[in-house]
Amino acid sequence: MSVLVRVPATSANLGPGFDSLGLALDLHDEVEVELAGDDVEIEIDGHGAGEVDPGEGHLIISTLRETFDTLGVDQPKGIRLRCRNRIPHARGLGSSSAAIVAGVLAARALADAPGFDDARALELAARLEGHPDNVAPCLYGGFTIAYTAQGTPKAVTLPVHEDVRPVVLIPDFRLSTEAARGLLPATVPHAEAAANAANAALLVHALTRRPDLLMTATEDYLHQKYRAPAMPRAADLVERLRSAGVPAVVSGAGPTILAFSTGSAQDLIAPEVGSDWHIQPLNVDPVGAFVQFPETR
Ligand SMILES: Nc1ncnc2c1ncn2[C@@H]1O[C@H](COP(=O)(O)OP(=O)(O)OP(=O)(O)O)[C@@H](O)[C@H]1O
Ligand SMILES: N[C@@H](CCO)C(=O)O
Repeated sequence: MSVLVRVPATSANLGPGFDSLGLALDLHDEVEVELAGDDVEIEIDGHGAGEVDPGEGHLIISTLRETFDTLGVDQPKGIRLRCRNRIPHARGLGSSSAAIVAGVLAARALADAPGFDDARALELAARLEGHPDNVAPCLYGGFTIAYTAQGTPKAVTLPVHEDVRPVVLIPDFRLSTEAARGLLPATVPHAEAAANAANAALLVHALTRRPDLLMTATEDYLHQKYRAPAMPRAADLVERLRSAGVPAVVSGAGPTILAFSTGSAQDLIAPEVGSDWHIQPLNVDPVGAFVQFPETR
């Protein structure tokens, strides 16, 4: 019995939307999960090959097991994973959320548990990831606002204006989300929190209706400056792009940069970016994760 799950990369925060706003991007991992044999067997094509845990400690395997437990079904003995990984790891493009969403959705499909709906899948994936802003767009696609109601992670999706064209600038160096979160202060000045709240609200309007407001709307006060010492080249490039008129932010916990190439901004990006950054224009993925059984392929 097997299932194929396709999961998108995501860019979280988008500037002032720390731990809340996120965008699904047209760059995908594909994971085939088969319940067979007596052992865990993992084949990886692409990112993470030769690096990630090859057994029970693999993030998709641990997520599958956690989800089977949550669903109250017996643990399978043997699991075969075939991963086609196109999302780079530890770069701020939501690779860990993609792996977690793939594991949760594959386990739900294999256990035939339709009562475990997307809201519950989001809740479990957000708990496993530790924050909801990548798992929400990964699961639902598009532009999402993740929030917490009575302790439960939830999300809404909004349509993105057609002139919003994301471009990611991926460096050759990495930064783990855990390390980047360790740099955040326990408190921030009230005036900066207020300015951040205004920009996060404005950003929702800018992404859905008024892309011309993206420069102001992407200004963040909660995380980027505190993390800059861990990624000085990314921080410097964000500043240069913004000075050149390109709305640019750190993608997720970095060090990838997300730029919005609205209007003429596309032409302004390349001259600011050195050859050690990979420039990749990406469409917004409006669909999010999806699951196929072999007979429907
Ligand atoms: N497809 C995968 N298979 C197995 N492990 C993975 C996979 N994707 C990510 N991981 C694990 O997650 C780590 C990266 O997670 P991390 O949260 O640091 O960064 P990210 O998710 O790529 O970026 P961000 O959270 O900032 O968007 C990898 O080093 C690896 O251990
Ligand atoms: N909101 C998270 C996103 C990580 O992808 C952070 O910035 O730590």
